[in-house]
Amino acid sequence: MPHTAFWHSPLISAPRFLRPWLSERGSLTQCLIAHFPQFNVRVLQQGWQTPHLDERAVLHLPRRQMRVATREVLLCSKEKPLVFAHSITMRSSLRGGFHLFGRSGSRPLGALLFADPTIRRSHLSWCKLNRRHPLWQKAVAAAGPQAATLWARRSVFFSGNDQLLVTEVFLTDVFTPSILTPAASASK
Ligand SMILES: C=C(O[C@@H]1C=C(C(=O)O)C=C[C@H]1O)C(=O)O
Repeated sequence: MPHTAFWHSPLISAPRFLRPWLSERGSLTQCLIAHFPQFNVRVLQQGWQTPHLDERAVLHLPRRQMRVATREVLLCSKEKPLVFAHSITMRSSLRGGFHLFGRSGSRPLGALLFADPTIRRSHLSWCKLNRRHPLWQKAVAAAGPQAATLWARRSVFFSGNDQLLVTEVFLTDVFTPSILTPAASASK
């Protein structure tokens, strides 16, 4: 039975030290750069995948839409993975508002998204992923063993009628109480 997740967890249920990171509406990339040395993006996959069960409704994917453009990366400090990010969009968006999605390379997607004032962002949703969720499994496969549950957030970026769903999984042993909260930043 494919696993879905409950993306309506209240922020208050997340660990206190993680809440500012989960709720930051500015660029997560910029927050990571401000708090960790030698930030870099390790591209894991840029291609086509079948959307997860709990993604189909968010992008209103038609039942026949079996593949979406997908980008999966690790946001790292030096060699240390910080965040596993998974972004998907429909094929039609690649010819429209997210035509640069497939050409971001090792540049953080946020550099493109937050540079365009016409791109808007939805509210943030949060979820405590457990080991059955495909994103937990991908994060562990890419970044090594993690806690049995990982906190993730997701939101939709809008460019005209095109939508890009961005999900970020925070890797546990990096975000500890000793890490300062993200600097205040302009909201989208
Ligand atoms: C949306 C942003 O871009 C970040 C970079 C990503 C990438 O390079 O694929 C994906 C998600 C984000 O963590 C951001 O910086 O907030």
